[in-house]
Amino acid sequence: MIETLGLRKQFGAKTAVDGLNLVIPQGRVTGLLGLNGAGKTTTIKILATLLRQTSGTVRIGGLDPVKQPHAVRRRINLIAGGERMVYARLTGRENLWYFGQLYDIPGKVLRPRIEELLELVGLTEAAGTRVEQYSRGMTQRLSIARGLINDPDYLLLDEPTLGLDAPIARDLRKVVAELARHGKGVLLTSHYLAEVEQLCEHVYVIGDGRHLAEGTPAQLMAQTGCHRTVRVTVSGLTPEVEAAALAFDPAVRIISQDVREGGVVELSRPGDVAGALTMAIVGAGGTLSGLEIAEPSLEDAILALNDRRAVAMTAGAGRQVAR
Ligand SMILES: Nc1ncnc2c1ncn2[C@@H]1O[C@H](COP(=O)(O)OP(=O)(O)OP(=O)(O)O)[C@@H](O)[C@H]1O
Repeated sequence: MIETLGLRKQFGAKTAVDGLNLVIPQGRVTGLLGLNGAGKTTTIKILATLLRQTSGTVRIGGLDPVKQPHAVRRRINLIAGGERMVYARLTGRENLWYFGQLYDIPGKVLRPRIEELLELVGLTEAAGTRVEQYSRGMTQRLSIARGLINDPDYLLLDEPTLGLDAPIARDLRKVVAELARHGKGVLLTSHYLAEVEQLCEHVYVIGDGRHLAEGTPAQLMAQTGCHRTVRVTVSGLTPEVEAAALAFDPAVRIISQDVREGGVVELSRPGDVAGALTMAIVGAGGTLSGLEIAEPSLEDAILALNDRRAVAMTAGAGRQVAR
């Protein structure tokens, strides 16, 4: 696993990262979220050995990036969505060969690995085409393959789907989920919070370089009072069905009840209650004619966490003045 303890990074008077304790295990996608300037990229750069921390410790599979940077670089890789990290004049396959050479991977290991990676990111057919002729999505997929060329245990993804069209981003997310299933440890930062919610089992939220909260996306939304609203339309909402819905959760609201059009049963709760609520309704003899789920926004949760921090700081400052 990757582990940081009391990680701090100072740029002159500016503290970009301020005492972060992170754990990024293999086999899952861990999210790192925060508003602009929160310290995400700085943290990732430290883990990637591109920056040295001011204080605190980092261990990557037990290795110290400051003392053993070469060994660490063999076990990690970084993909930053905003940067072009492949060569336009080379073909996809040539790019992967070039980056493989940088890692001193022997040809007989590298050749089949390149073909596997091209297959994984769906570029086998375009492997012999120069990257300048690739679409943005293809280039990004090639960047993912490049990030895997050294078969890293950990992949650091900084905004990997930045600027990509929705279907391409969706394909990339599938690749990322697949990588975690195959045992890679992935650290992901993204402004697309639906992506984080979909991929990350554990999320750290930071603000001004400091830890604000952590947990599953659902736990974070619950902590900040964000709810998911489930609206089930039931044709012929009988008193039995209504009673079953209310017995399922007293917070259930019966919005409308019309014998012909049916009734709407609504429940706002943190977490996913849609399946259990519909089962309770069907179990009582109700027939579903519609299901709508209004997702809470992880963005709201992050903003709320930042607001709380701002309020706490103001209160702290107030106390200091009062003393
Ligand atoms: N090389 C540097 N010199 C001075 N300050 C820096 C440097 N790099 C980052 N910072 C500052 O450190 C803070 C954290 O920056 P960082 O890029 O890590 O944030 P971020 O969370 O990745 O933001 P974004 O979402 O905008 O990419 C910011 O205030 C930034 O201005």
